[in-house]
Amino acid sequence: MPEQTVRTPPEVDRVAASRAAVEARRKRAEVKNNIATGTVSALTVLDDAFADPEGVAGRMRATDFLLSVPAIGRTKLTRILEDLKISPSKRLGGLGPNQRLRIRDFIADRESKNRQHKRSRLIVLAGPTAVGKGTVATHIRENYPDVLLSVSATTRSPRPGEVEGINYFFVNDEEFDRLIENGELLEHATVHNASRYGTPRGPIDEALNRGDSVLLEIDIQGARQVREAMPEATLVFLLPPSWDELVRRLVGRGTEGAEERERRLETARHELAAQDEFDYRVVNGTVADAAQEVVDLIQTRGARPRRTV
Ligand SMILES: Nc1ncnc2c1ncn2[C@@H]1O[C@H](COP(=O)(O)OP(=O)(O)OP(=O)(O)O)[C@@H](O)[C@H]1O
Ligand SMILES: Nc1nc2c(ncn2[C@@H]2O[C@H](COP(=O)(O)O)[C@@H](O)[C@H]2O)c(=O)[nH]1
Repeated sequence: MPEQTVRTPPEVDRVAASRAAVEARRKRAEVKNNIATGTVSALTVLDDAFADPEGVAGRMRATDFLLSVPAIGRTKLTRILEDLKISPSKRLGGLGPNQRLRIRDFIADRESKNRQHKRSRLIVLAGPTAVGKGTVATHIRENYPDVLLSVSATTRSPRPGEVEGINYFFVNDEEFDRLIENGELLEHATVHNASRYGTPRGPIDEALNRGDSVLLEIDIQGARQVREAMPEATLVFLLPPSWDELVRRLVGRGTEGAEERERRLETARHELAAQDEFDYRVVNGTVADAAQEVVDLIQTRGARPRRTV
């Protein structure tokens, strides 16, 4: 009996292909989610991609892969892809030998740093004046209720709208001296050659003992002291997209006169030179992205953005 040839109508082929594409996308989304939640190591995904370029990981775009790695947002992505000399549209399985080496080294380095800081629930956010530390910290306080924002003591006067106990504890010089003498401050410094600022130790110890995560928004001198006192802390340096944008933000805030602005910008030049002392650098392009990157660096048990309606 002659063999019967079954012809598949083109329409059936198209449906099957489209189902296969949907399934492949679902699997890639699952892998991305697993990387983002730490269920699978990004390094393992890379190795899978290189071993099977046509498999689920191999078909994943380098852009999607990198964006699923915690603390890599769109702003950072552009710089990383440039450094790795990888075009955004490239799939992992299609990377050349040198690109594979570079992306693998990059991911291995990040994962090793993460392991070193695995147990850290204390994160220090520092950076030059007007880069947006306060704005990013406020966004975290309002949107990530799992993260406790430390409230500093300061000898400077409240600005309009600032609230005692929310923005700062406003104290006079004598009270500040007393806090230091009683060992109540984890760190303290005179900032911009003007007022004194310090981090109350008690609430931080209590939060860490409870297993909660704490964010300190302080200057660089303070960050260095915290590193000495608590080496397990994660230090994050917030960067402006450019120097001109930093100046624009400082002027736009309108809270300092010309002389004070000059003084702060002079300090900012020195502070920017200290960025390599930090564990991570985050560019404050948009507030929400920068805040998300910072939160991703905190080893929270379940920090999730507050749901908005
Ligand atoms: N991502 C952003 N894009 C545009 N403007 C921003 C961004 N982040 C903050 N700003 C603005 O920049 C100005 C400075 O921000 P902020 O006061 O938070 O800086 P800061 O780093 O806390 O400064 P300082 O160290 O002097 O207290 C504010 O006017 C704020 O609204
Ligand atoms: N070392 C510390 N620095 C602190 C603390 N709290 C705030 N700061 C830093 O001070 C400047 C100026 O703040 P502003 O509110 O007067 O504009 C800013 O860089 C803050 O990060 C602290 O407890 N310790």
